[in-house]
Amino acid sequence: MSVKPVTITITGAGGQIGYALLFRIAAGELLGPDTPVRLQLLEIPQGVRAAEGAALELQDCAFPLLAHVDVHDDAEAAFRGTNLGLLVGARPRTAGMERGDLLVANGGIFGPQGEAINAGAADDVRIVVVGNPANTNALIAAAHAPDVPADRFTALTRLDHNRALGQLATTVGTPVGEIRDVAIWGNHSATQFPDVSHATAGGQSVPALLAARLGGPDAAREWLVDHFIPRVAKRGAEIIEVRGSSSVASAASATIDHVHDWVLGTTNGWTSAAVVSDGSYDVPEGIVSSFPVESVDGAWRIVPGLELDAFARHRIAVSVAELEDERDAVRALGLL
Ligand SMILES: NC(=O)c1ccc[n+]([C@@H]2O[C@H](COP(=O)([O-])OP(=O)(O)OC[C@H]3O[C@@H](n4cnc5c(N)ncnc54)[C@H](O)[C@@H]3O)[C@@H](O)[C@H]2O)c1
Ligand SMILES: O=C(O)C[C@H](O)C(=O)O
Repeated sequence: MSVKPVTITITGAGGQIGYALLFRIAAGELLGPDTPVRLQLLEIPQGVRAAEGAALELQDCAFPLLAHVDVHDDAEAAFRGTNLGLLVGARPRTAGMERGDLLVANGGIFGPQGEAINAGAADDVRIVVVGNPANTNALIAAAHAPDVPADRFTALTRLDHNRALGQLATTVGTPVGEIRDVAIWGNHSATQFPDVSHATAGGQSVPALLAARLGGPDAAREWLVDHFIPRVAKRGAEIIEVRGSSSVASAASATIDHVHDWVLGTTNGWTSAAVVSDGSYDVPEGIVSSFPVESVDGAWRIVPGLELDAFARHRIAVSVAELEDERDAVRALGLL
């Protein structure tokens, strides 16, 4: 291998999502078929054996792109020299919980990890937080890494974005690959706003296609408000109810999509990611909120200048208010 391997830290590597991620990363699906990877797996002591087992299986796959695997139970060692941090390690919610209920259980994980990233990660480090509540955990990690530019910290809302594509494809009758410019705004929670007002399918306006399919603009609006938005926003709870535990393979797949597009560029219109707000669309600066984004030259850029109607502005404001409440709660807990 002549190309220098990219170092990737995966926290919670012994858990469910970790297991679904590792083999796809080592197979080249994250960074493409020409980029070797070096994996640094982080677990708590109780999870180390599971991560070690995954490392043995990685070796047994003989992936040509896999340069090396290490297992750590120390965050500083796991983030040393890292180019990409996938912060998955955290407790998942169970039936009846909202993701915000995990703030106390999981918030304490992300300050020390932010400090470890600050201390030893590579200059080009990029972070995606998957562990819930993902937006606020990313806020905590970023706050503990003052030497790392804030735009390197993101949280995963690509799963919500992909869920929206899946629901639209079924209703509009267009393959997912032909749907563009859907957006998820706000928190990775039930208050998020999945927005199709600028979306197209096969080059045609999605709101117009929905109106044609469902019997007019009022019926389309009713479907969006009463079915599509809650179905996407509460899909995590639906998965927990049907499957008995929270999403794994779809979450891993969305994590791969997020990092792939961040590093290699978006190609089919926008996507969605939770990034540190620069004040766009009246989202207070510093909040980690989902926006429609494009990846340009390896950096997320919030899509500028979109027109938002009163309904959209209201829905975004509700989700942003929840993010502000979460920020205030972790501040009160001394985590920020
Ligand atoms: N943002 C999203 O779209 C999304 C989607 C699905 C799941 N999630 C979240 O991802 C997280 C992980 O889910 P899972 O199904 O893999 O859970 P899991 O319980 O199977 O695995 C979590 C792993 O994290 C480890 N861990 C705990 N604290 C750690 C720490 N401080 N450092 C390193 N590792 C640590 C645990 O030992 C465990 O092995 C949960 O918080 C879940 O809610 C987010
Ligand atoms: O909903 C959860 O708790 C897990 C995850 O965030 C999801 O959206 O599936």
